[in-house]
Amino acid sequence: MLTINNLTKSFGKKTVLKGIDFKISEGEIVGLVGANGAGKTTIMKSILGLASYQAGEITIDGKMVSTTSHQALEEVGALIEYPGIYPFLSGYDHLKLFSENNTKEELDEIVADLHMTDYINRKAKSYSLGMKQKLGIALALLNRPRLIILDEPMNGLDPQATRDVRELVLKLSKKGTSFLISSHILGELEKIVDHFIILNKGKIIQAMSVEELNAGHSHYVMLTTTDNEKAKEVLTAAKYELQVDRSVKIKMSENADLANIIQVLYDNKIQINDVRHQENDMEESLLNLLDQKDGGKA
Ligand SMILES: Nc1ncnc2c1ncn2[C@@H]1O[C@H](COP(=O)(O)OP(=O)(O)OP(=O)(O)O)[C@@H](O)[C@H]1O
Repeated sequence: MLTINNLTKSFGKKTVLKGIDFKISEGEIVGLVGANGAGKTTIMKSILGLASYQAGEITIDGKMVSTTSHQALEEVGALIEYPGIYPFLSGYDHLKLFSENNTKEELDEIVADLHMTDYINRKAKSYSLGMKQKLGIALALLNRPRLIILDEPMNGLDPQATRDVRELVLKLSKKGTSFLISSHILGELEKIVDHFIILNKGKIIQAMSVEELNAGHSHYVMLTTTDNEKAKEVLTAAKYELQVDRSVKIKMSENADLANIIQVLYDNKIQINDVRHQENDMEESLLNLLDQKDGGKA
């Protein structure tokens, strides 16, 4: 569907995209994740022919896209930065204005899926930030696009609206629509994307599936004992990896099993009062990854 090869872009002397390569196939949901300024919006604008680039190639279904070549974009929907909204038109007027080939039923389905029915006929000047954002997403879905590009779509959305957007994305992807969705919050995309592209300072530092990212998770056991300080000493002496914590927090690995830990404590006459397990989350995995790739300066 979409192929990006060696995309390179500079603003003056500053190179903000450094040889970006990735592909999105039909029905695939790809998450573009990176800190502020990593280059997410610039990639999306380049795909949409809104930003020029110095080197590389972007093709949609084999057709080139650039600031002067737009034909391939006929089947692409997008929400980039803030949605362009006319205050004196209703939400529904916007949908009718930008729709070229949707039936009334299709428009009503988008409105219902995004739970916009209550206010879709009100003038947009009365909309909250989240309502405008949802209208922007609805506009990106018009004309049955085969690829939809959403830049930080969850910005300003409450938990229910975030869920509505997620469900809608999944529903459309099952019908074959491809998605490129950016976020600076990994967890926001975790529930829907097939692949993550992790961007740092204009470079892809990792491209992987959700399962691969999950595999980088760590598992900790947290013990409360009759003497935590002594427990920390004896476990450190026994070569367990401890984290700084009020409780005795042990990083579990292949050679750290709970039975051995209990034995070490028992031999030292320390009793366990409480045991808890903790997984680190995806955000932490990502930060670990950035640390490894960038010497901690990400
Ligand atoms: N018009 C511009 N002129 C000069 N530099 C720009 C311009 N637009 C973006 N940049 C720079 O390009 C880099 C990438 O910006 P971009 O907006 O793509 O990042 P982003 O990952 O989308 O960040 P955010 O999460 O903050 O939106 C940043 O260093 C930014 O300062």
